[in-house]
Amino acid sequence: MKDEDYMQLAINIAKVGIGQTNPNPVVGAVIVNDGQVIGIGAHLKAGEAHAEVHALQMAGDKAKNSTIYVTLEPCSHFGKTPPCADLLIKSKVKRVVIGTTDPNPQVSGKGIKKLREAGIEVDLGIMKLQADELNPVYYHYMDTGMPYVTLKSAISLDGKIATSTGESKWITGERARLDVHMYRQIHDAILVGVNTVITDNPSLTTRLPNGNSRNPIRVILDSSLRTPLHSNVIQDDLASTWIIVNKSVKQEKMKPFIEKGIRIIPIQDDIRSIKNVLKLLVENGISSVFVEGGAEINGSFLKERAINQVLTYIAPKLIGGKRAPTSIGGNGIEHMADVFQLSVKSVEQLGDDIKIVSEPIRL
Ligand SMILES: Nc1c(/N=C/[C@@H](O)[C@H](O)[C@H](O)COP(=O)(O)O)[nH]c(=O)[nH]c1=O
Repeated sequence: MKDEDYMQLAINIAKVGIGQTNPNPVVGAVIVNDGQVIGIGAHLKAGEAHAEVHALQMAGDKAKNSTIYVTLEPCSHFGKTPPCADLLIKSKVKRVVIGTTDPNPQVSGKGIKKLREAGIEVDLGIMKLQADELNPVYYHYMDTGMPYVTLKSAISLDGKIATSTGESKWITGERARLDVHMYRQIHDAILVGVNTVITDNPSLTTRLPNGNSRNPIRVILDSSLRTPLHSNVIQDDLASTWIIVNKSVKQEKMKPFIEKGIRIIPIQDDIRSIKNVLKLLVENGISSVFVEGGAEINGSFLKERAINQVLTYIAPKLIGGKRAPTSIGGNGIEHMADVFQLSVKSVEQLGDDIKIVSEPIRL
């Protein structure tokens, strides 16, 4: 096998950690000696062993004179675990092949320097594009200190999310709705507005057929605490629920929610500012947010352009009606020159529906 093949293997192994390692990146490692794979590893949880550590443990002393393929530059600083660069030197690895460098200023280039100074051959940038594509959440967080935002809509061909009487079950089919749960699984939080809780009484849990689903934290934007106490997100005890409210909400109004184990977070700044909400979430350890609307909430994310990925599921249905809501409310963009421009990353058919993944154009 070529270097690229082993790196592709490391990239595939890295993916097992997606949604589990935040705020750390996912990383994969493969150790090869004499054409034999003798160790593999993935980073599975922040604070636990890095991919290289798992792979080196599996390789044991056969790591001596081996080549390790690692998707991200080995760390060289003492984080929650000792530096991997030191461990690679101690294990007498002969060659290190790296997918991409780490955007973390604490790490970038230092690991490579340490390895080379120890006489280890280092090759850089093998399958760099694919290695970079592993960590959109980590790169965004390193870049901006803010959570990565995925905005999801499920619409009819004419762009509606419900009928004019508010009915929306269902617009998209089983297969598309299941796909949504894969995204819920890998995001730290799912965010909706209180109107969605009132109209849909959603569970916002991850329900995948294989049963062992991981639930995101359910975040409700609800300035005056209008969330009904009998809502699923309050009563079902299936996942954590945080309600972000205005700081003016009275303590006694919060009491019944707090007694149910709901976390009420009064925001000190203006709750209508999505940037303030995202800042509060990242301060509470949230690195990625899955926004499931409704239209008004989506409208505020668009207004502030706080969107990193757009997931659109389109059903071959027509709903019509000028009062039937579309997926993005608010005042919208007035001039085409100010339109929020994206580029389509993928289009696929899921059952009868079409799924489009798009990302903002990097200006
Ligand atoms: N109406 C539809 C959706 N509707 C999305 C939200 O309005 C719902 O409240 C939310 O998905 C319900 O979450 P649950 O209770 O956990 O299932 N979303 C979809 O993908 N297709 C739809 O046809």
